[in-house]
Amino acid sequence: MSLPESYVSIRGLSFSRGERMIFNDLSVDFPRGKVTAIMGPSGTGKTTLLRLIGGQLLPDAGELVVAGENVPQLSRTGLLEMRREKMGMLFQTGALFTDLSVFDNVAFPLRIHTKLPESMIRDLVLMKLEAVGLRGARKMMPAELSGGMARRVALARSIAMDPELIMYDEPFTGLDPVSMGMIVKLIRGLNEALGLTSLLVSHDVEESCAIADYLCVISGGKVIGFGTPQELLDSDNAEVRQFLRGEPDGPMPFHYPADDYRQELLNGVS
Ligand SMILES: Nc1ncnc2c1ncn2[C@@H]1O[C@H](COP(=O)(O)OP(=O)(O)OP(=O)(O)O)[C@@H](O)[C@H]1O
Repeated sequence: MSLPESYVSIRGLSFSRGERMIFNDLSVDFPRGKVTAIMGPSGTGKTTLLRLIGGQLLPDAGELVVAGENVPQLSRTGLLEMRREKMGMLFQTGALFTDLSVFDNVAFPLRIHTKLPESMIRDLVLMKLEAVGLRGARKMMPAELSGGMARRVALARSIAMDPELIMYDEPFTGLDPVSMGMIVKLIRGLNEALGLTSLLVSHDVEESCAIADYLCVISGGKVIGFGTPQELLDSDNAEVRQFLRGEPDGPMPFHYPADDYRQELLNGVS
C-alpha cells in the first residue's frame, strides 16, 4: 500500500510505565491530511501514544517526528510553540471553563496566545462556532449545554488556533446517537475543510470505520495492522479481524498480564 506523505512519523518508540512495557520498538506513519483512527484493546496505550505525540510524555527511546520536528528533542519553549501553532487536542477530560460563556471558551486560546485585536478575535470565534453549528449558542454558559453541544464547543476551541494536526481521544463517549452522528460528521468535515491531519482514538469501530481514511490497530506494544478500514476488515491477521469484528473469542488476550494464578492462590497474595 502506498501512503501519502506522513505528517507524524514514529520510529523505534519504546515506553514503559514502571515494570510494564507499553510500546516496544513501535514504528508507524500517520499520513498528512487524512483521518487515522488508532484502535486496539483497552489499556494497550492509545491515549499514551497521543500524549507522547503531544510531548506530554517522554519516550524511553525512539523518534516522534511531527511536521519535521522530533518532539522529544524540542526545548520547553519549542514544544509549547509546536503545541500552540500546530496541534489541537480534544481529550475526554478537556472540559470547558464552567465560568466562561461559550464565546469566551472559544476565544480563550486566542486571547492567551495571540495579540489579535478583540474585533478580529470576535470574527474568528464566530467562524469556529459557525463551523460546529453553535454560533447561536455563543452567549450560553457550559452548564446550559447538552453533552453533545459541550463537545462541539470544545471542538471549536481546539480548532481556534488553526492547528495542522488534531488529536481526538474518545470523542464519542457518552453521546446519544444523534450527537454522535454530528460529531462524526464534524470530524470528517473539518478534516476536509481545514486540510487537517486527524488522529482519532476510539473504541467505536463502526463510527471509526465511517470517518477514518486509515485504521491503525495496536496490540502488545506494536502496530499489528495499518490500512484502510476495508483492508483491515479483510485482514489475514486473526487478531486484527477479531478486534474489528468485536468477537469475544480469538487470539486477543482477555486477561491483563498477571503472575501465575495457581501460585498466587497458594501464596495467599492479595
Ligand atoms: N498515569 C499513569 N501511571 C501509570 N500507568 C498508567 C498511567 N496512565 C496509564 N497507565 C497505564 O498505561 C497503559 C496504557 O494506558 P492508556 O490509557 O494509554 O491505554 P488505552 O489504550 O488508551 O486504554 P483505553 O482504551 O482503556 O482508554 C495501561 O496499562 C494503563 O494502566
